[in-house]
Amino acid sequence: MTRRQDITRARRWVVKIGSALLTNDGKGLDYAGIAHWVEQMAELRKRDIELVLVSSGAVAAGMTRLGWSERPREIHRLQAAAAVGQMGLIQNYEAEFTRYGLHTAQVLLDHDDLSSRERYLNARSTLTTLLDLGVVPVVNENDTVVTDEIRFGDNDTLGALVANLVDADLLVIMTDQSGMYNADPRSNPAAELISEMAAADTSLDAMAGDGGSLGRGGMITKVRAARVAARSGADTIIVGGRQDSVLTRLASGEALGTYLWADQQPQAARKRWIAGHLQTRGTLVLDEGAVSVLTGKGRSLLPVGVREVRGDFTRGELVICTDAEGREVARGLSNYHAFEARKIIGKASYKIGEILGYQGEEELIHRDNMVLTRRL
Ligand SMILES: Nc1ncnc2c1ncn2[C@@H]1O[C@H](COP(=O)(O)OP(=O)(O)O)[C@@H](O)[C@H]1O
Ligand SMILES: N[C@@H](CCC(=O)OP(=O)(O)O)C(=O)O
Repeated sequence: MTRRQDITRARRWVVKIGSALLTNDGKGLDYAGIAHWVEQMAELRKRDIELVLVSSGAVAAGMTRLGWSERPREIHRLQAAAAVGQMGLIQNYEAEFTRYGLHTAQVLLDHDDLSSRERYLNARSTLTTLLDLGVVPVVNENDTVVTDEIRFGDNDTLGALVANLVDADLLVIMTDQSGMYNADPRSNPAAELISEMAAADTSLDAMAGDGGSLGRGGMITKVRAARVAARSGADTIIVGGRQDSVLTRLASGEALGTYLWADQQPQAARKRWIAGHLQTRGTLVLDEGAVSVLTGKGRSLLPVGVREVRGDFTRGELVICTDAEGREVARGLSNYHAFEARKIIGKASYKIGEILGYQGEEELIHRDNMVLTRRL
């Protein structure tokens, strides 16, 4: 079995549609293209594949709405165009998905959202809840507050960070070329399509070039994105979005585009990522029952099993869990600030709403965000 066949088992995809493709190489939004991609995504939903869409195109759509024929050079005008265009972009996706009875949700993120622990958990719970509800989130960079993406034309990194965030199995980067070639096919007609490689393979860098002119991320951002996606175990496919039924054909196992595989399983990779955070901010002292269900059954940590909270931490920060003798049992990302945790420990989870005035997660640390450091 080749590794590519893993794709047919991928249940959670992040699909990134790049500017070059979406705007027909800078000539306004490609509405027919959007209709066709949405039709395919609706088909994937029917096959029970969960989808997060990361779509560029806000600047292009805004330029059309504002009647600008030339892409402005000033960043603030690009930001303004993105703010105007995001409305049109999202309106279009919503109208198309509605034809198939699917709801969409607009999610605007920036990199800081994903590097701050608290925002990370918030973004993660919003997105995973949307997925549980069967909604297709449509993500773009929040161009009003950050300018990296419109400066460098790179929503690829955002796609990869979203793949990390939702523990996606697969990141599909749709672009204007059929995939990644061993040289830029625009300037090298003899360039050959790469079928598959490990995302970590460093020989990819030279083939991807340096990204070229301002406003075009090019292939190097896609290769880097594949490596970021691989950190949480997601494989990446770089593929030409203009090929007929490209997404559904990929889902059926057809070998299209360039497949860049991750070399670790999603769950293991995520846990390694958590374990790799050196700074711990506090300690939760567990009772015997909690120690035994965590270590023996791999359960989440509920407030009821915690006897004491030490230190000062915020939601999303890494805390150590110990037994009553102070021996470390596990570590993980806390769903609550320390001052909140102090109020809810020893209490049943259904009381959290009454105690804190809002109903947060029922776990103090979810098992997905926890690494066991001692097993029974
Ligand atoms: N090795 C390569 N294989 C394919 N395309 C390449 C390669 N190196 C550079 N490119 C360029 O990357 C472009 C796609 O990147 P970009 O314009 O940033 O797309 P998007 O907007 O979809 O992210 C292609 O049109 C191509 O000219
Ligand atoms: N966020 C911006 C631009 C991002 C962008 O162009 O990225 P990419 O699709 O990787 O070339 C937009 O929606 O127009």
